[in-house]
Amino acid sequence: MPVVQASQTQPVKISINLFTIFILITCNTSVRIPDCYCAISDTTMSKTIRLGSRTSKLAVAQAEIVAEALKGCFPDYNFEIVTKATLGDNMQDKPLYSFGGKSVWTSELEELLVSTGPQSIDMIVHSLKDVPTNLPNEFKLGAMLNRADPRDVLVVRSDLAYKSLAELPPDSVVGTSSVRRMAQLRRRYPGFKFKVVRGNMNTRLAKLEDPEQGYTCLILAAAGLVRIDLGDKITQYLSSPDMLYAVGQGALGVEINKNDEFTQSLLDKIKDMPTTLSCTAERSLMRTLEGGCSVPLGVESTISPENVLTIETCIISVDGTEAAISKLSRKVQTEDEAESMGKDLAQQLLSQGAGAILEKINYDKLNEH
Ligand SMILES: NCc1[nH]cc(CCC(=O)O)c1CC(=O)O
Repeated sequence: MPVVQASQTQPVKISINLFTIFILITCNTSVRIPDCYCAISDTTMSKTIRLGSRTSKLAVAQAEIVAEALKGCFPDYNFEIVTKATLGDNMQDKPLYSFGGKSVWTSELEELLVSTGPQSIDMIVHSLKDVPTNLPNEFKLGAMLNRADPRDVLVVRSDLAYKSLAELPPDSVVGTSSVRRMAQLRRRYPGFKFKVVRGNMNTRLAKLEDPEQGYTCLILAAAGLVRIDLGDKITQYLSSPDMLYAVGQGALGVEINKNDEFTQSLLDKIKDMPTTLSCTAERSLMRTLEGGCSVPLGVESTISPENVLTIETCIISVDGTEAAISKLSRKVQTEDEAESMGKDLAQQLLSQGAGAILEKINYDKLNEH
């Protein structure tokens, strides 16, 4: 589907056939629509809602998921995707931790959210993982939805036959820029070497395949690969105890102006409750531990049909030698209860020694710059 760049103003409309709308109405929690139902229609005079997105293929795919879900619930409105690059997209040669936890994926799009000009947008679709736990005061998360497989995956260079982390030679070169991923791998595979790799998914995969770069494998998010139809690159799905994923990984987060009740009322129809409860608890856990600095926190969450939420969490020292690990299971019915569960789990993790590990990480960060 064509997409409008923030500097242009050609509208893109999504129309969805009646069969799809029927499916959406009959299964009121499911909002996934195959791409083939998405088409461009001629202009109409009805109200247009504008969704902001970063420019990458993954970001646009995610914005389309939200636009199509909204179109399914509100067929009389037009939905248009507006793209804009962010600092994180433009500064691809630096590892992300060198930005000091700033909102590298959100600020430029937030400017469009407050703008009243022709470029203005009504909402921003993010990978929830990239949304800071504390948003600027004038914005809020209007919805969390569509958590796909949240796990990290191993992608081995295609000319190598290794099928799992355990099969990799001890001195393999792992491409990742994530402290969370590095620390967890060092703990269980102390011989691995690490090399920073930045850029969008396609760029990273191209670097992996270039022998000059010397990577054996990458660690990436399953959801990102699957959403851009590169799921066939996955060598192994990772899980506890090898690798816990990032807070919010695999889910979408939609940011809006705090006072925008109209857009909120649209999003209330498509938000996903199990995703909202799990990710609210995960984000509350992270917010409690952060104190202004980003933390390399791993989580693994499941939520039962009866809303029993179980979260395992870990924080590992950067060298992989120290670990604080904790797990909590509790029935949660509301977002407030999920918030409290996250706070309680943070206290539990601190009592397992997370405080000392975090202090060391923050001390090292200060001395790096
Ligand atoms: N940090 C970048 C980023 N932000 C969201 C995703 C993938 C999609 C997701 O995790 O929801 C990725 C790539 C990755 O971590 O491999």
